Amino acid sequence: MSWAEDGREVRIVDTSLRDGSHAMAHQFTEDNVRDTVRALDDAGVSLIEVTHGDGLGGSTFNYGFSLVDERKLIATAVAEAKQAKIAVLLLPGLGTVTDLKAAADLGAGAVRIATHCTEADVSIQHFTEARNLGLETVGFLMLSHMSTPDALAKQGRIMVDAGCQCVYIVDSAGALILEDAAERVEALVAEFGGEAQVGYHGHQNLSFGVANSVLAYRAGARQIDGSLVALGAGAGNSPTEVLAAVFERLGVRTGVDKDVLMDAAENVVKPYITRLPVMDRSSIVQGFAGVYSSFLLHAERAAERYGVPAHEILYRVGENRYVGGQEDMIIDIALQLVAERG
Ligand SMILES: C[C@H](O)CC(=O)C(=O)O
Ligand SMILES: [Mn+2]
Repeated sequence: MSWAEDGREVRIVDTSLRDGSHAMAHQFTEDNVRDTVRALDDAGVSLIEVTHGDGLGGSTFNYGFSLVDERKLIATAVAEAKQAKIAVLLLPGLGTVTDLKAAADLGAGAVRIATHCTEADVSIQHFTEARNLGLETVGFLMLSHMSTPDALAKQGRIMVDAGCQCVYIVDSAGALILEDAAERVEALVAEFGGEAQVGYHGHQNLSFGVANSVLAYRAGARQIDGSLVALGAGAGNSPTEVLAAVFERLGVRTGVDKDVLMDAAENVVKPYITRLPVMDRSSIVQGFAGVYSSFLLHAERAAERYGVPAHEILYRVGENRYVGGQEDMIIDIALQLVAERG
């Protein structure tokens, strides 16, 4: 039975083991993955994402090396899940079709293909291959705050025509506030009609992850991302356990058990988190200035190495409108700040 046929009005998708990889500096162990998947699966979560934070092939010098090969982590997740499907993330150019085939061979059942919000055309080949492999397909329009609702709808159309079954508005910077999120979702829903679903992925940098998710649902989104204990880049994602509680209070059926999720957050995930996601100065600046959340740790490292404040680096990243893949420019900015200070 597909998730949409089992009475759920909205599907809560958990990305603790993928977006959370950023916050964990990609140091997940097999035990972390096994324990988290077991808890999410028991809670009724039907789609669990497991990959390096930057997707398949992300374990590199530029993005940060994984402690454990992600293929091993994907296999561990697949072996542990009884009812949930395991999803992988793929950024075309970083992850390849070969990586995708390997993930499918390991038992992954879905792929979420992510592009910058104006570059959906680079995902066409990957959606075609994913459908050939029989995978469920999802598209991510990253840094959606950088584009208008109409332009996003056109980019989403490219993904749907390529075989994508659900396109997400991805608030990578945690910069969208209320109607910013709702209007973007509405534009995609109007564009797709019944052809494809719309999803919403929030970050908590300005504390709007959950509120935006509710508005996204009301605007027609049917898949909503969360992470246990908000474990994710920047100030983290919308906490899965809070999403479950809020939707239950609103009388929206999610098919997940909020109490099992709260237990998982408290007793499974929190104990292994090395750096709790928090709305501190740097992550608030990310939301305010529209900076890719996964730049946070890169900026903190550059700040320490070059002796300049991380939030100043991040303000400058926002001014320059850098996007995912431009992590190296963080060092450039740190050096500029050093030079300016004489
Ligand atoms: C690769 C990014 O971390 C994808 C994502 O979760 C986002 O843009 O937000
Ligand atoms: Mn994210």
